Amino acid sequence: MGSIIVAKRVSKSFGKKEVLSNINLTVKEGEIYGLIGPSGSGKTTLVKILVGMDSDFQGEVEVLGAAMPNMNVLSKIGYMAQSDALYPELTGEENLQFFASLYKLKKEERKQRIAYAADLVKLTPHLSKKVMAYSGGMKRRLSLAIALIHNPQILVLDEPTVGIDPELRLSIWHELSRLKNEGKTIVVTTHVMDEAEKCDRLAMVRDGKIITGGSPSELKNQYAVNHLEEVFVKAGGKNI
Ligand SMILES: Nc1ncnc2c1ncn2[C@@H]1O[C@H](COP(=O)(O)OP(=O)(O)OP(=O)(O)O)[C@@H](O)[C@H]1O
Repeated sequence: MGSIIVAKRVSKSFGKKEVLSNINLTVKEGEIYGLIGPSGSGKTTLVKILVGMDSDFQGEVEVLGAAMPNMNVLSKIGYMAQSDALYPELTGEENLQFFASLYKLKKEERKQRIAYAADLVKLTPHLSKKVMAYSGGMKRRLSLAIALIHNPQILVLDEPTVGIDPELRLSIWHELSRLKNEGKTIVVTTHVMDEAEKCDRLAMVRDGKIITGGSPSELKNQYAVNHLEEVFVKAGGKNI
């Protein structure tokens, strides 16, 4: 499997405060890679750098072999930010249409992708409502649908299931596994341990550093524990 995302010695400060410190990671083609860590540990800051939204950092990031930020690579990434970037005055469908048009999808493909993405997040019955009338969970679901709209090769999802009920959360993870089996590469941030268990490989983040990493079973073996939570504690992360 080739490397899709490579970060080398990535550091970032806001003023005098260093929020990422010498991050090294490699995300391989066709895997689900999880960044797990408590609130404020630096996950969002890191994914913004990985997707090319923030170029003000030290170190190197390459996505699909190109130094980021890179315009050609951007269209191959579906990014779901933590705060929803939606148009509240427009309906769910109009939001999807708008983002699909940015990627210049042809009419038929656009229709298919909108139907697929809306169904995936169970928003089909709500597409004609204005987004301002959506609940927080519905907005998250619409943001996920938008990240998928152009059928990107790489998905980068920042806490995609926050505010989403357990049943839909399971079906979203099921779909992420299916997308992975199709060959997509997925990076996901979470602070939910049972979601971390579903990742192929993990990086545990604390105070802007990767404190340990590996597959869930490798990590549990290495630290001789039964739960990932205990790995986090033993690796020096205290409680998540
Ligand atoms: N624009 C900013 N200016 C100053 N400090 C910032 C800024 N953005 C983030 N930070 C700080 O950087 C650190 C890392 O924040 P970040 O949002 O990356 O963490 P996180 O792990 O994603 O947390 P959460 O799970 O709550 O989203 C925090 O201490 C945060 O306060």
